[in-house]
Amino acid sequence: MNEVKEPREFCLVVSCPDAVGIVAAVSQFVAQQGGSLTESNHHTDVAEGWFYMRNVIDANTLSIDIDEFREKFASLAEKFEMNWHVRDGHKKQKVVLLASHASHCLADLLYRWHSGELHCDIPCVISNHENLRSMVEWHGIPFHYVPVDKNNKQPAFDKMNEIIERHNADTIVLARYMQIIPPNLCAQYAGRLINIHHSFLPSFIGANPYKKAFDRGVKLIGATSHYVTEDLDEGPIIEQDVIRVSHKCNKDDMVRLGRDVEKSVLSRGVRLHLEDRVIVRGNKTVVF
Ligand SMILES: Nc1nc2c(c(=O)[nH]1)N[C@@H](CN(C=O)c1ccc(C(=O)N[C@@H](CCC(=O)O)C(=O)O)cc1)CN2
Repeated sequence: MNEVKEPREFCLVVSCPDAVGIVAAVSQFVAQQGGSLTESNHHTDVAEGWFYMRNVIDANTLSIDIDEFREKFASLAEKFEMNWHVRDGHKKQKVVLLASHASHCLADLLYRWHSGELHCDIPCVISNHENLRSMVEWHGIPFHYVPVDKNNKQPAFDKMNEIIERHNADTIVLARYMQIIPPNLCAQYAGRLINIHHSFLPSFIGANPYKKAFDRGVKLIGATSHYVTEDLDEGPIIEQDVIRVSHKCNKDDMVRLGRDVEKSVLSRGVRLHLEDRVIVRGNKTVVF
């Protein structure tokens, strides 16, 4: 009797100069390895002459493992000058969470992880405040308190980097972490640092966006998840959403209403990233 195999998927992500025949060549390569494509998306930015593709392959139909896949695909990738990677969807990414004082985004991510909704491992949480320790440790996750001396910040970020490296983190999520990440860490973790900004960017960059929104008299407030770069709150956008407000809302009402949008936008952004649905080029993204 045929053994029942655990479902497993490989996700192949490609970005390269546009050319005729890329879709056919990649599809033929997968077929030649016996592979079945279960999801296939591509986009051509005609103005930029740039091609983006995301293919999900039923790994159980392939005649090769992921290392052999990478080895065999490399020559095709070179021919089309591809930026590419292939990831085993079964392998959980290690996601380190950074938090400060606000709990809502961290609590939401911990709930989604604990319930199994978020397919990842959380090796630890790092915070510059102690107040969230009990919530984190209730989930059985190590909590590292790393205070930041505003007059000498680098030692704290060196310590954070040591913790992140020690846990071999794939992704780092700023769950309302309220410190500006120094340029060296932005470069080291480019494309792997995700932040939630509590405004509908590009409006209200920086600190206190809800006060700025209230003072401006906006009718919509929002949140934006984006990759962290040296340019504050100007990194490639992953996900956004808004909620309506009115003249009846004071600043605290906006903060309260904004929390739900922040939680939703951050968790959706993290999920898109974990599923390799986000391809970055320059300061923009294609999200499949
Ligand atoms: N290099 C980057 N670091 C951070 C980014 C980013 O895009 N690039 N996003 C911010 C998030 N953020 C708003 O969402 C934000 C957080 C903190 C500040 C700020 O001015 N912080 C002060 C300290 C405040 C305090 O001690 O409470 C500071 O760092 O001096 C602005 C914007 C996260 N980091």
